[in-house]
Amino acid sequence: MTTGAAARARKRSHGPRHRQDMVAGPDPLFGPGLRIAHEKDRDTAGGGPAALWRLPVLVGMTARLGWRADRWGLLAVAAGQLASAAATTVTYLTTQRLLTGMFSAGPAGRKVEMLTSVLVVMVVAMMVRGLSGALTTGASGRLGPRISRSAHTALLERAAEVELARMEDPAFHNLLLAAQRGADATRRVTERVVGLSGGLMAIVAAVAVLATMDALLVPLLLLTLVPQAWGMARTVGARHASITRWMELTRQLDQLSMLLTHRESAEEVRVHRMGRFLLHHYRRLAMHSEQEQARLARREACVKMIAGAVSGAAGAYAYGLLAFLVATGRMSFAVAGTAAFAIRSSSMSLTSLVMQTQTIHEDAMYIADWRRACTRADESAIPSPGARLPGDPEVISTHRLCFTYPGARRPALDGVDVRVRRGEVVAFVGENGSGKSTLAKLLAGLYVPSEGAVLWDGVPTNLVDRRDLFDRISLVSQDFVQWPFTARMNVAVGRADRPLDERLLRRAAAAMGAEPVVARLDDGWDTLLAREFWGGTNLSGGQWQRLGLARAWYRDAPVLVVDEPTSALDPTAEIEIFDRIMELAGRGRTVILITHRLASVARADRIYVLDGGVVVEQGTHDRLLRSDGVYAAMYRAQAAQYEAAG
Ligand SMILES: Nc1ncnc2c1ncn2[C@@H]1O[C@H](COP(=O)(O)OP(=O)(O)OP(=O)(O)O)[C@@H](O)[C@H]1O
Repeated sequence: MTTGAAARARKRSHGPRHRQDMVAGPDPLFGPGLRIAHEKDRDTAGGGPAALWRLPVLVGMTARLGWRADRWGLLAVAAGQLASAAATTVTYLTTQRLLTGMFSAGPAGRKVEMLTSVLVVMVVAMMVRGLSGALTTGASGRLGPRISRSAHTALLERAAEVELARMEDPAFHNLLLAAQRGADATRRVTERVVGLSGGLMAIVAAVAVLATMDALLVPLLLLTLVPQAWGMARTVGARHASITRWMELTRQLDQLSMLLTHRESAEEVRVHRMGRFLLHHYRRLAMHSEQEQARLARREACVKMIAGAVSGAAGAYAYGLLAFLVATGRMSFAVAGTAAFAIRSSSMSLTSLVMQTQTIHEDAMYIADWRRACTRADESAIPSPGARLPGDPEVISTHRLCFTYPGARRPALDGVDVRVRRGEVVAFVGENGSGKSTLAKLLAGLYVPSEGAVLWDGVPTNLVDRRDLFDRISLVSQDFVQWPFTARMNVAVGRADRPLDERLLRRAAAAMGAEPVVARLDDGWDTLLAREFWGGTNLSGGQWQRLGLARAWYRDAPVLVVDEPTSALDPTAEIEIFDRIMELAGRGRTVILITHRLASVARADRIYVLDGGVVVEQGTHDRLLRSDGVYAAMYRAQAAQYEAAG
């Protein structure tokens, strides 16, 4: 490849030179550099006239959304627009009649009579235009929010059903962010499409009237339209492509501003003097964004200048031609006057139309992202329906289970075989990163195996109806959610699909030691546990953990998966909670327990010891101690700590 060809190829694949510089090398904070999204599809591909042709498709998409959200509202808007266009056409025609009447020969009485009747028609047409404008405004004010709500709901509904593995994909997160903008944009697009179709109909009316007067006048009008449309298509496509490419940067900037402003990070930001450090990086990343904005602005200015100059020249030519036709007697003054009026007013409509189109086009591209995100979410949705489970599981087992996280180079689990029977407490122990939580999530059907199988009574979890499976699971993960709701809701969300059961709620709280926590809250169960909202408060780590456990208890499912359930509890509470968990197994529940507190594991029916994603030992506590392997070494190390302290 020649040097010139190589440079052109580089420019095509990465954009301008300075943009390449921005992404060179690993980023000190975010590692593998500012990843720019290279993914393009026909909806988001760059600018150019092609962008204009996609516009009707994108507007059609919004109209379909409108039809689903509020068909009567959509019909009212369409009726208002049609009435307005008809009134505009009548205004142009009456203008011509008015001018013809004014400059025609004949008795003054007849002229006044004719002009009066024309004026009456004109006033009626203007009134119809005003009324239909009001109808359109009212109807679109109702339609827009409904469309936006239905777009947001459709997206959120799908996002909540996507496979957990998909949620680990940064490209999907970028798309979700763009899609949320798209869902917001549906409202703006609706309002602007209303304005746009009004302007468009005014132009169509002008074209129709000009065509009836002289076919030569139509190309004159189109001459002023083409350059502006070209300019619009170029700038909008480039802007959207840039925003899409830099979405990762936008998310990183959002992340930094969140770290600077959120309560969770506030302590470390102050004690470790992180404020300046984070701000420095915020400025550094924001500068990339500013450079990109400036580049876009320069490009837009150039395009606007060219489009404005060509459009101005076309307008001058049109008016000049009209003057020439009148002067040479080839066109009457009345026709030329009406034509000038139609060109002038439709050119004004056109200018606002171009501006509307520009913003609609930009928004419509986000709506295309919204559609794409919905499609992607559908593609990676947890499959449903699937094989029904025969009932509450008797045996949950794995067969040569392997699992690799998306994008990871090494498997987190590599050929694992475990078995959990109903009424048993089975514990997973091992070093940090040995694969315990991953195994628990696979048993709970949150991930599907890369190889091998997880079987619930012999049915593989990737074939089972996972909603049916989730219904039978109660999960307390290491990073369980501290819902920013009331204390009551924080427990009741364990069974959000059923009406609140106050008695069960109180039993759950008593079982998991949450009662004294709630008793100390100002408003008891009604206390809001979110410091960031008015009237809210916060709990200690251990208090939160008691509520999280109460939530799992309240869920009342046959399989309980608890991952480090007592890490923040005081020693007395810890013993109490483990007793309760053991009791659950006695009542026919299956308990899968992950903990580093080996004293608590001693009572488990079976212990699996994991190391590097492989089960290296298994058996009861006594048997594992006798075999003097990894477990025995870990247990003795913990016991020695207490003995040394004693
Ligand atoms: N969401 C993820 N994406 C990619 N890799 C992950 C993810 N979660 C865990 N891993 C990796 O998988 C391996 C097993 O992690 P896992 O959380 O199962 O370990 P663990 O035994 O539960 O550790 P700990 O005792 O620290 O809780 C680790 O190497 C970890 O880095």
